[in-house]
Formats: sequence, structure tokens, C-alpha cells
Amino acid sequence: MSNSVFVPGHITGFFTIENHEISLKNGSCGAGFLLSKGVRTTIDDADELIINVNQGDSTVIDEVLRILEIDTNFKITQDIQLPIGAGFGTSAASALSLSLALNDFLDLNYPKELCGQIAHMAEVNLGSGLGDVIAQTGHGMVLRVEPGAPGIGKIESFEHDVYVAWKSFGGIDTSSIIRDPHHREVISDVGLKYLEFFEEKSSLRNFLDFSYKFSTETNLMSGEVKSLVDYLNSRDDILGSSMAMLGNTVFAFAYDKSAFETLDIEGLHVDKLNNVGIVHD
Ligand SMILES: Nc1ncnc2c1ncn2[C@@H]1O[C@H](COP(=O)(O)OP(=O)(O)O)[C@@H](O)[C@H]1O
Ligand SMILES: CC(C)(COP(=O)(O)O)[C@@H](O)C(=O)O
Repeated sequence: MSNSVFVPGHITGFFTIENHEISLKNGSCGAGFLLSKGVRTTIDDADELIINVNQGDSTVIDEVLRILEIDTNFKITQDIQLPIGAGFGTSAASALSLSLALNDFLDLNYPKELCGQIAHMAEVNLGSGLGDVIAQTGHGMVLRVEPGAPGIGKIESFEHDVYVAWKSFGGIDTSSIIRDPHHREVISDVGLKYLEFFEEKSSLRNFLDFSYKFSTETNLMSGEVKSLVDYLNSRDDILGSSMAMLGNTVFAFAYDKSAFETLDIEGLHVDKLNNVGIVHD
């Protein structure tokens, strides 16, 4: 027997950090969007536990198996289609696709929200993310209006027919930012300001504008990220550009794919906003 689940990558544009002593209520509010690339987890029958990942290590998988208290033999294969640690929410996509795939494979019959809550707990426990899991249960551009795990927090999804380009210069250790008191304060103050503006009008233009202002005012952009973002923002055929939270990564939106194809930027990937979301095969 074999089954697989695909969970899209998620890029956050701006966010707040919301504390709670209960890890399911811990998380973030903010806005981001889903990509057509992500993480596919496949489970197959096996006589022993086999873990096969194309990038990274088994940290996320081990944490999900620990929370689920599963001690059965099977083979886990993860195809991580985006760079890890670079602001694409791959750790959340790994955790969520694994909990959903195991639910199907082992006929656990857990509600989808519970699978999401297990993945959210793995993320929060590892310090690798706050709001990616709940955002990945949505589609298109996703606004997180209340923090927490699926079934606890609240999201709104907006569909857009738009191309997304990205280029990564490398990773940022998410936990070193979200666990640092100074960063936490600045991120939450600036994030709240733009979240409130965005809740009034959740347009694509506002998302791009507020993401750029957030990354500038929080001082999170590296020099190389800022110069590419500024260059992309200077072009008329590009809707806007900003930094992927939290990675050394640039993203930009355009209605026409050719706006990116005519640029001669090494390592620029072109994708489409994902209006579909999670897929079970
Ligand atoms: N399968 C995996 N997917 C993503 N991250 C992983 C995985 N396995 C281990 N890791 C580690 O988890 C951490 C995730 O960091 P984070 O910055 O949150 O990544 P991302 O931005 O991709 O979610 C990194 O230290 C990475 O090395
Ligand atoms: C921005 C971040 C805290 C981290 O995102 P990543 O580095 O992609 O795991 C995200 O989880 C969020 O809550 O918005």
C-alpha cells in the first residue's frame, strides 16, 4: 500500500508574534501566500522504519512521530521541492504532509484539524515556525486573523491569478529571530500596524506594499535581498517585491509571466500563486 499528500510552500510577507502558554494557541497573525511547489510525503509498506528525505534531516519527522506516539514500521519519503530554512515554510509543510499522510495510511480517522494541530505543535516545539501550518490549510493569498493551530486560529483565503518569482540567497535561522526578545517586539509592533491596515482592504497591492514596508521597518532585509527587491520594485511590469519571512529570499508578483522571463537574473524561479492548496493522492 502507498499513499501521498502534497502541502504547498507558504511565504509570509508580514506577521505578528502571538504568545500563549498553550502551544496550540501559540502562533502568529499576518499575511502570506501559497506556492505551487511544496512538500510531498509518501508512505509505503516496509518491515522497518525507513526515512528518506531529499533535503535536510529527520528532525521534523521525528517530532511528528513523537507527538503521534506511533511506533509502527513503514517507509516515509519526502520530496521537499523548495529550499529549506529560507522562508518557504517547508518545515511546516513537512510536518503537515506527514501527519495527513499517516492519518490516511494507518486509517487513524483523525479529523483534518487534529492532523493540523499535531503539525503545528511540532513547528512550535522546534521553533521552526508559528503560522505556516494554518496558512497551508488555506489557498491563494492567506490572511491569518487569529493565531493558533488549525481549528483554533482563523484564516481567510483570497484567490488571485498571478505569477510569483523568487530567488533565495540562503537561509535565516527562524528560531533565532522568533525567540529573540528585541526582534519579537519590533516584529509584533510593526506587524500589528500593517495587519490592521490589511484587514480593512486585503488587496494584492496592499499585501505587496505592506510586506515591503514591514521588511524595511523591521530591518530584516540583508543588503543583497534589499538591492534585488528595490530593482524589482522599480520595474513597471512587476506588481511588487519584498522579502520572504523568514529567509534570505526575495519574492515578486506579476500578472504576466514574461515580466520575469525577460529579466536576466540567475537563480530566479517562476511559479504561480497556488489557489488549490493541499492535495491527497
Ligand atoms: N524536512 C525539513 N523541512 C524543513 N526544515 C527541516 C527539515 N528537516 C529539518 N529541518 C530543519 O528545520 C529548520 C527549519 O527552519 P525554518 O527556517 O523554519 O525553515 P522553513 O523556512 O523552510 O520553514 C532548519 O533548521 C532545517 O534544517
Ligand atoms: C515567518 C514565520 C514565523 C516563519 O516562517 P518560516 O521561516 O518559513 O518557517 C512563519 O511561521 C509565520 O508565522 O508567519
